[in-house]
Amino acid sequence: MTAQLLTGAPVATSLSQELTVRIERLASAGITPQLAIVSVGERSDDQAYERSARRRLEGLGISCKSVHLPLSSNDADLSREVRAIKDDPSVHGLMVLRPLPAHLNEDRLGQELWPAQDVDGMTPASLAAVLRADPSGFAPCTAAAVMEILNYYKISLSGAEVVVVGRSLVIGRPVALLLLAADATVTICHSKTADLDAVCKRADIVIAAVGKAGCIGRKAMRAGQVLIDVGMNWNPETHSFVGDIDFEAASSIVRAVTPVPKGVGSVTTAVLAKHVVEAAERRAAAVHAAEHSAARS
Ligand SMILES: Nc1nc(=O)c2c([nH]1)NC[C@@H]1CN(c3ccc(C(=O)N[C@@H](CCC(=O)O)C(=O)O)cc3)C=[N+]21
Repeated sequence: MTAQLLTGAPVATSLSQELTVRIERLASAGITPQLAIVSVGERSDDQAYERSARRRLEGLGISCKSVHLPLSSNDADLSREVRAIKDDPSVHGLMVLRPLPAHLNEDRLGQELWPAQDVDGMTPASLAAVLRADPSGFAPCTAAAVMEILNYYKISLSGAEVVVVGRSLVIGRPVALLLLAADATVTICHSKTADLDAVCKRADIVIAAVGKAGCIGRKAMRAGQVLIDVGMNWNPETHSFVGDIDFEAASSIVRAVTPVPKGVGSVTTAVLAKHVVEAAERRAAAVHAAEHSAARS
């Protein structure tokens, strides 16, 4: 192992420390931040995320409530559940685990959420904010987590060649826009990319968000690179998650790599906590402003 291991724990700890102060301030105003997690069906990566998110948030004093729907639910069932939660004033953040089963309309559901509660960047308003590089909208947590890791380990982005592999709305596209806003030169690759290995090999930084175990292999690597692995692929034989990057190859070739687990995933939950706290603070500030203007009139 010659590559530096970019573990998530110190990044998450640093984020959590900043949050502790803010959560205490909310508590003294009588506010407990709360996240509602909505899930449909039984995906192993959803379950892993829900478990670690709950552990992280509750450890910080953020409450979590879960609403789980069976795989047989239809759009109307989901919509009804979401409507009941989003108008609950004690809920500051609302996250729907994705991807939803193929028979459900994720796009339309995104349009039903309140952008102010949209802590995982699912609404058109949040995505438009990411596109405009406007910090008032929440980016999807995993995309923001990648940026937190690069920032914490002081990997410079200005002018760097960054290749993003994957173009999903949860990670590939938004992370490409966040990297662009940080002045990187960004290439987005996908299943139709002609020579993925060659494109990855010329990058200074590769962000792998494909969802296929080990699909970024040694032919895609060279000395000096930084590799960020967003993949969470369940291996039913070993009962564990593996990333998109061939970790073994990366360890002996590149400059630095994130492990799976204990890499991006552990930072994602800390970013989620940050977004929920932010949503609670903004709500408190809006309520405060409304009370003041009522008192003046
Ligand atoms: N709307 C939405 N946003 C997501 O970001 C999202 C999603 N839906 N659906 C599911 C996937 C998966 N995902 C994980 C994030 C962190 C861990 C995590 O904390 N993993 C720990 C270990 C977990 C374990 O081994 O049990 C780690 O990497 O160290 C896991 C999974 C987010 N996803």
